[in-house]
Amino acid sequence: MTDHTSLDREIAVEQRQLDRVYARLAELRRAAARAERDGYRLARVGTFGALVERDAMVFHAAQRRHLLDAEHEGLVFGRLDLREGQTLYVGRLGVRDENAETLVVDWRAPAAEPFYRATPAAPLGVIRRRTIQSSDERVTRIEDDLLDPSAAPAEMTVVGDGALLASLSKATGRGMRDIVATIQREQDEAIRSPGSGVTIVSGGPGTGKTAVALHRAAYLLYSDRNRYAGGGILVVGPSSVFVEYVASVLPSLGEESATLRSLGTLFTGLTSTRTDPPDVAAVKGSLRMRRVLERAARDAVPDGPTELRLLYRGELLRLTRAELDAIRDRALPRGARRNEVRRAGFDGIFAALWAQARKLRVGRLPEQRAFEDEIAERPEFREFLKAWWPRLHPRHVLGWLARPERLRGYAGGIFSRAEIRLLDAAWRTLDTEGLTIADIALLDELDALLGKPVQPARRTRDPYTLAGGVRELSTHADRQRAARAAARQRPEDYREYAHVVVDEAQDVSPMQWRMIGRRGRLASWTVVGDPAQTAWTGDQAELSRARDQALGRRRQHRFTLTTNYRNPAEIFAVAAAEIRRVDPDLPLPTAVRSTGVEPVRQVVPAAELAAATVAAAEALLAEVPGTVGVITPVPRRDEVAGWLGERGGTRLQVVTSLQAKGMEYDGVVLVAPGEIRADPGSGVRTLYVALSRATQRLITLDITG
Ligand SMILES: Nc1ncnc2c1ncn2[C@@H]1O[C@H](COP(=O)(O)OP(=O)(O)OP(=O)(O)O)[C@@H](O)[C@H]1O
Repeated sequence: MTDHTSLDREIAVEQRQLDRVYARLAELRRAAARAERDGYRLARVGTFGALVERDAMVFHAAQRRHLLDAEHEGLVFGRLDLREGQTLYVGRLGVRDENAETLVVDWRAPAAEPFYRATPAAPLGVIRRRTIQSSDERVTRIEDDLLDPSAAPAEMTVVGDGALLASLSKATGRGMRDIVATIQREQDEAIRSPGSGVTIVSGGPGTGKTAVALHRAAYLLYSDRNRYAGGGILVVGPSSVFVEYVASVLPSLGEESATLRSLGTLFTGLTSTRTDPPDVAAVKGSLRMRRVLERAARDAVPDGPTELRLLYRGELLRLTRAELDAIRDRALPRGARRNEVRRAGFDGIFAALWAQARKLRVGRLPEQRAFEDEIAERPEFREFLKAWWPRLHPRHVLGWLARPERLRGYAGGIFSRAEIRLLDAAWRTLDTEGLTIADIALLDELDALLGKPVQPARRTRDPYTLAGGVRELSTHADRQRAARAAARQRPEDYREYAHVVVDEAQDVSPMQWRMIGRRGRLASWTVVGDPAQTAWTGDQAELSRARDQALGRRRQHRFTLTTNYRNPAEIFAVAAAEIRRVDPDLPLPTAVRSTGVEPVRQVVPAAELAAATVAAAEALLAEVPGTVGVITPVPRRDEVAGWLGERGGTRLQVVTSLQAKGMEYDGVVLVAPGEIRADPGSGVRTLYVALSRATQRLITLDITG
């Protein structure tokens, strides 16, 4: 315990340091604004060199100003008192004074490492670690850890009960918060693991895997900005709800260079948030699907022309369906991409017609080239070619699989009858209900199989273009437009990501690993997940194979996190009992916090479930200051959302047990847990996820009988 005077004194000490830092920041901001203005003035000089210099200057000054603004709040959050008598402040970015002396060290710099790694057993030269909380340039709270008492000078004061527990008891907002001030040693090791190869982080619920993955992305961008900002970092999460939840962490760390995508939005231009039941997802996600899609991608277009009839100089030229199929097969050797070899298909038609015309001894037959030009001019012939070998979008071909007879043809001998029935039932509603998340990976596969349509080369005429493609005249606006266009094109260039982060990796299916793998061929990886939380019920060996293939032979660095920072011990005990049903020996993390409040379990008749859900949600909204999550079995989501209406506003969210992956709420109402558990494949594991989402309170509502 600390008395008030010494606490006030210590806060005043830190306030003086904060004042110095913010005064310096204001100076830097003014300097950046000045540089921006000077940059614009350079424009008047008018030479090309001056223009380039101006653009660079303005860009860097604006970027610097933006960063200073973004990192303003909570800029300084740590202080280390070292054995050699030195004091070091740690913050969201590095700041030096006018004599280039360090005022604040960036949290990602090597000098800041002891802030996260020092422990009483291995103090790393640190006597006292202090965590500083501030709001609006005022110090609000300090928490100390005395790591090396024997080296502490007599006058050193130690205040607070430790920063971690103070931070964990704070209410949860709509989004995940950054944990930069309280990263723990085992987490820090994973965050700063080498940028090359594959970093694999595992650990039970609430151990900070997502937080680690996001802070690692920020760390990599700091440690080698050229490499990672140039190629880009892709962060993949399970659902849109989740991506929304974590989206603010990277900007809060000053990083906007990473691309965040859910599995339902990885294929550019399409979005899905619908989930399939686990048994359907297992079939759609199986590697065998690849062969089914290969067959489809080679097949004739449904309702396309079944023969070609052409009257030429009084003779009927005719290609039958079998002949057309043979031409298509020849033009499409294994591995060829259908959209890219259209020309070869057309050449096959011309050649067959020419051979027939010669065979029929058509009168006054011109040269072959003239013959081809002549029939190519005919509108009906051009219509035929377009209908016979159209440019295909993956969505067209997926639509073919929704036709039962086609599906049976493609999947026969690859999937069992029962599996085909599952697919058939799922895809019957494709047009009315839309794509599911699992379908997106199939579209991406089809995209790789079909290739991009080859567009006829079209020249854009630009009167200012000189030899070598250099423009004679280039304005600032031109260059800005070009830079914006390049930024927009980044997702198209998906094979060039420099680093790929996969969160909730245990739920990525084999087909989804292929989709992500295509984006990380040149990348290093961070893969985080918890096998015990998986909803995947398909073939495990297939899953490992697909994952190994995506990750390649890169060196692997493994880390395991062992502390649950989210759940109070009372709530995690309920979740632990659930997973022990299927995995009695599973090592589980330790929950560090206790609230003294036991979770509530209610059993109600089905007819009273609606009223009980509303009452439970209202009770939690009154009891916790932050968010309340109502978690339901998948088929009940909309019904339950209807019961709750607008209650709680943005503080309340209704999600399915699958959307609850990775999410966190202060209070959780879990509706009909028995129905979630009842799924024979992954029910218990999904329930384990749902039971481990709450930071303060949990109410479960079972149905009688
Ligand atoms: N070092 C830390 N300091 C403060 N809070 C932390 C720390 N590590 C994790 N947390 C908090 O613990 C909670 C759980 O973290 P996170 O969601 O990253 O865990 P997870 O391992 O991804 O969980 P799950 O597997 O259950 O989805 C978050 O609120 C996070 O902010």
